[in-house]
Order: sequence, then C-alpha cells, then structure tokens
Amino acid sequence: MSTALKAPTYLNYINGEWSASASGETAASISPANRNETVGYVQVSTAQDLDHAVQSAKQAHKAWRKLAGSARGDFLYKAASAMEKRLDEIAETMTREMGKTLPEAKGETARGIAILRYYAGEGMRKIGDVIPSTDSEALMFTTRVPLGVVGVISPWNFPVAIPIWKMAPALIYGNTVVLKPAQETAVTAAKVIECFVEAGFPAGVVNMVTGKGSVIGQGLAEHPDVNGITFTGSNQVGKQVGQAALARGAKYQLEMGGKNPVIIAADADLDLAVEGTISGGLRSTGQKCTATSRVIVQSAVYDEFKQKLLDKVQSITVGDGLQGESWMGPCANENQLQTVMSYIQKGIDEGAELLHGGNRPDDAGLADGFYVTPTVFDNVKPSMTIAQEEIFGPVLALIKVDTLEQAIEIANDVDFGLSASIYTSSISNLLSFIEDMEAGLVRVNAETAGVELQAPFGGMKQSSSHSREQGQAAIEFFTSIKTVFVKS
Ligand SMILES: NC(=O)C1=CN([C@@H]2O[C@H](COP(=O)(O)OP(=O)(O)OC[C@H]3O[C@@H](n4cnc5c(N)ncnc54)[C@H](O)[C@@H]3O)[C@@H](O)[C@H]2O)C=CC1
Ligand SMILES: O=C(O)CCC(=O)C(=O)O
Repeated sequence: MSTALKAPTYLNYINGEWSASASGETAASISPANRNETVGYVQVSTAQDLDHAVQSAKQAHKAWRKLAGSARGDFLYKAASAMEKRLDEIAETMTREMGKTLPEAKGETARGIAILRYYAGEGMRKIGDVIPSTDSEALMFTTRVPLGVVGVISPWNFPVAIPIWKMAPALIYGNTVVLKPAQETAVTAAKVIECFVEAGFPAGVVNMVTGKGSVIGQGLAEHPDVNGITFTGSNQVGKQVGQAALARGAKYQLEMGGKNPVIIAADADLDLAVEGTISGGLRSTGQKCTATSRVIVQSAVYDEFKQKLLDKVQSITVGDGLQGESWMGPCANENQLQTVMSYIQKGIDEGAELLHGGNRPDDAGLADGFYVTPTVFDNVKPSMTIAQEEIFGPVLALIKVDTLEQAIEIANDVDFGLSASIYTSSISNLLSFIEDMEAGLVRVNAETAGVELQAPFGGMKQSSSHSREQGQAAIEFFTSIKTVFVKS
C-alpha cells in the first residue's frame, strides 16, 4: 500500500464540529522533503463553508465577549497544556509538511505554547485608564471592546506560531475567530485547532476553514460580517486584503515582506557576526520575513569576514529536517524553490559573483525534495534585484562599503523596513544605527531574526500596515477604545 493511501484526511472546524467542505474536494498536502510523500488531505472549501464559519463566529461572539477575561484566559491555558502534551507530534508534522528542521519546529511549537500562556494572563490585566475630566463631578475613563469576528489569514513559514500569535490575542480580548491557514501547512494548522478543541472552547468561538487563498482568504477579507482581518504573507496579497477590508470599512492589519540587512562594522567581533549572519539568513532555509538577506560589510574587514563566512557555509548540511544531521531543510514548496532559483539566476545575470551554492544538491537521495544549497553572492550592488526584492530563500548578498554612514544609507535604500542588525563594538556606531535605521526591529550584536513574543513586532515602510503585533501592542488591533464619561 502506498503512503498516499494511508495519509489521513483533515476536516474544517466550524461551530464546534469537524466537517467536510460542501465542495466534496480535498487537496494533498505533500512533504517538501519528498514530493511523493503525502502528509494528509485537506479540504478545498467553498464560500458557503466560509459563510457558515463566519455566521457561527458571529453568533458565538455574543456570549464569548460577556465572559470575564480570566475565564477566557482559562481556555487559553488549557489549549497551551493540550499543545504541550503533543509538542513532539505537532513539531514533527510541521517538519514533514513545510521542511524546517525538527529542532526549529520544536522551538516554534514551544513558542506557540508560551504565546498562549502569555495572552491567557492578559485576561487579568488592565484594559483602560482613568483620565481626569474638566468636570470635577464626573468620572472619565477608557475601556476596550472586542472587534467582533476576526479573520486570520496565515502563511506557511511559521504554521504554529503565527496563527497562535494572531488567534490568542483576538480571543483573550473577546473576539471570535475564523482561521484560514496556508493550504501548504493546513495539516499542522488542524493539529493546532485540535488543541483548542481539547481545551473546550464554546462552539463557534474558534473556527478553521482551509482552501484556496483566492476563495477563502479573499472571501474573509470581503465578508461583511468579518470585523477585523489580520494577515501575514506576501506584499501583493497583503495589499489586496487591505484594500478589500478598507473598501467595506473593516479594520485590518498586514505583516508582509522584508529585505533585512546585517551591517558588519570594521570593529565587529567577526566570529559572532558570521554566526549571526548564518543563523539569521539560512535557518528555516531563509524563509522568515525577518531573515537576513543583505550583508553589508565595511571594506576594512570585508575579505576576512567573507572567508570566515564561506568556511562556515561550506560545512552546512542540507537534508530532510527529520534527520538529526540536517542543518537546513528544503524550501517549503515547489513554487518557493522556483522563486529562489529564479532570483539566483537574476543575481548571476545582473553581474553578482556566485561565491557558493546556487544549485540543487547533487545527492540523489534529495532529488525528490525542494532543496537548494545555501548560496552566497559577492560584489552585489545595492540596485541589483537580489539586493532589492524579498527572495525568501537561503541566499546571502554581500555588499562592500567604506563607512558606517554608507552602510546605513544602503541598508535603508529598499522598500521594506522590517528588521535590521549591526555587529559592532562601538557605542557611537550602535547609537547611529538605532537612530537612523528605518526598521521596526533593530538588533545589536544579534541576528535579524528572533522575535520575542512579549515585545511589539512589525515593520516600517512596505513591510506592514504600520500596526504592531504581539506583546501588549496586540491590544491596539484586536480592540476598540471606548471613552466613558459618567456623571451622577
Ligand atoms: N511575511 C511573511 O512571513 C511571508 C512572506 N511570504 C512572501 O510571499 C511569497 C509568496 O508566498 P505565498 O505563500 O504565495 O504567500 P501568499 O501571500 O500568497 O499567502 C499568504 C496567505 O494568504 C492567502 N492568500 C493567497 N491569496 C489570497 C487572496 N487573494 N486573498 C486573501 N488571502 C490570500 C494564502 O492562502 C495564505 O494563507 C514568498 O515568496 C515570500 O516572499 C510568504 C509567506 C510568509
Ligand atoms: O523571526 C521570527 O521569529 C518571526 C518571523 C516572522 O514573523 C515571519 O517570518 O513571518
């Protein structure tokens, strides 16, 4: 019997029940490590399924919003415990479905659990301020109310952490949720939802509908009963989602691309900088919106840094993320592999020098997976396509500069502004960088990736809709402020 025949089918979760789509259609979710392996079959849902989920969420919102924050928090604590029991299984599913290595997948699942607990605690924290009124006999204060039904559209690169960092704050502040996960990682998403089911959330509070982005994602953005839309993914789709939400007056939040630089100053600890560049640029096969893709190095240390970087990159083992010896897994899907390969070709065509990688690995055992070797380009000019556009793959572009001012100017000379880092031992360098860098997340002597769940996260310029997710910043999107004036 083939593996494909044995792979289970996953259903939508609507109004407290697992249900098949009205379409009767399913799609195979395949493993990027081996295209012949099917991880599971997921529903290809219709607008009718989506409407059912939205109506269930709308109905459930009436009672959910009336619960005390602490009672809502108890459900999130239970979801965290359910997930903790299944950490290994969920992480393994993530690795099989999108390719990141098992230790990374375990780390991400643990992060999901921590996010659930963080927001469970938020149910008992303050949601308003007392503001002195000019009327001495009045009491004036702010409180916050939920938006209502929130649509969550999530990508495949963090299939546990991103849905959770959107759903957990939505729920704790009294919203109900319809999740539309990326179809490529819908099996992992179903397992996350199973943990919410085990936690006993009332019917309709949490719903999941899988399917095409153009049908279910766009349908959520356009649905008149969806009050808020939170999206992470590409710029192109993000803008469509934002426009659809704006057109009908719904609140929206978009987290999109990055073209994140690391600056290596002449006074940097080069070993530390190499470590951070490799980890920031190549972990998760470069498929993080915070991944390092431009490496801007001062000329005084350029050659030494380049040699140290190459020595390390050459030792990276590419392979199935389930195998302990693999440091870097495949691209998450075939489209992504093709995108990465076409950017590598553009780099070569535009005159950058390919120093390392840039091809599919020779190993016959990897031929059925979407693998690419870690790639380093030398002599990259800031105007080249590979220095301007998000690649979302394991490709590092080395850019030589003379001064720190030049480095920051080049670092800022892109459409994005998500994260940026600098390696330096000088206080004046790091102060200039913090002051002048146009990015929502700036890091000193640390890699560009590595978001902490309790801190605000989001970008400047085209990286986001200028809102912030995570930490206490999440309350700004998932609630509306109500100013109350009371006079006896
Ligand atoms: N910022 C980030 O974390 C991510 C960025 N990307 C970027 O996007 C590129 C393409 O990746 P994709 O998976 O194609 O991203 P995408 O933007 O197409 O997908 C993200 C989510 O949006 C949904 N979607 C697709 N079309 C939609 C539509 N018309 N309306 C509403 N929702 C829709 C998808 O089903 C998925 O759930 C990558 O190469 C990368 O550059 C991709 C994933 C995550
Ligand atoms: O760097 C991280 O941990 C988060 C990255 C992220 O948010 C993304 O890739 O969408």
